[in-house]
Amino acid sequence: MGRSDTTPRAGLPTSDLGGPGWVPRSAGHREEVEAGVRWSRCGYRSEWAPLREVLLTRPHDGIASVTDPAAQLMRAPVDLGRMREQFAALTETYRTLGVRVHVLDPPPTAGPNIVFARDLFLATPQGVVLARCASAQRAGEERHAAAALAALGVPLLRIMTGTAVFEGADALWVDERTVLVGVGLRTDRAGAATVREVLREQGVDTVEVPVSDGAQHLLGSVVFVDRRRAVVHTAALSAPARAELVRRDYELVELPPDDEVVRRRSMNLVALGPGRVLMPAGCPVTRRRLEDAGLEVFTAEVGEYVKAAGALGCLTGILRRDDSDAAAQAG
Ligand SMILES: NC(=[NH2+])NCCC[C@H](N)C(=O)O
Repeated sequence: MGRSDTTPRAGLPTSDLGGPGWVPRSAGHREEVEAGVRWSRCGYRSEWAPLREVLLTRPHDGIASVTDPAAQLMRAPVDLGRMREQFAALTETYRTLGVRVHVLDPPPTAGPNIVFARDLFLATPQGVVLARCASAQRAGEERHAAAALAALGVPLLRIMTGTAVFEGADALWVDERTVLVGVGLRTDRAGAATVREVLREQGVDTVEVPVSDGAQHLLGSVVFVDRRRAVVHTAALSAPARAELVRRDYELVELPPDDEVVRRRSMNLVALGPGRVLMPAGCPVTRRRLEDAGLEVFTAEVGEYVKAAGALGCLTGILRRDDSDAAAQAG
């Protein structure tokens, strides 16, 4: 038998020392994630390209023991049994709509707001930026998201340090090269700066805009539903944020602050693909407005989440969408 060329030979370094048999890692991080081999594919570069993978939190037992909703940033007591039913139904709805659902299964000691997975990370095409939640009530939720994301094989690109705070619902792609970062109660300048660094490494610009007092996050004031089309909470969109949309020729579907928008969180929706949205059920006025604007509307029951002060957009952690260029070509 002849020797294989990895067999050590006198005078030559062995493979572990870079000799015959050593194989250098040739691909870079981005290619490895995009290939989905060493890491799982993740991220998105638009808020409206076809939705492929999401992370939802299974409501845990601890939610039942919330006695003072306001002390947990909630509006009313949550019925855990019903929230679980809504979670199960939503999981099924996403599946029928072609979206793969991954589940974050936190321990009952995690805060109750961990059901709002959107706030816990931003998924970029090279991995996630973990949130660092701004309130004491939500502090540390991001750790459970980190564990779930790591188990999925998604690279954890950045963890906020120091006193920086950032919540995922404050970062939204406004065009192919730019992410708007809402700065306010949930994300501060330091948090925004960390997001900026990560995205800059990927050749993406960020623009900071203030989040007005009437919104928890930027997502509460604007939801992108197609290339150059967004639904806005007229009373809650800050003037600088509006200016960024106008500057880019956005067509805006304006929602006045009626009962559905303010109390039922009717615009807390998720774009399933260009011009297709999944919105909270039981909001006929908003639904009509969206349909009149030419959007295709699906609904899901999320009343228990609304009591916890969020809805579909907040509870859906966006893990992966198709590339928007590919989506544009297909459409
Ligand atoms: N992205 C969102 N708007 N999430 C809703 C979060 C609701 C939660 N009670 C909180 O105040 O943090």
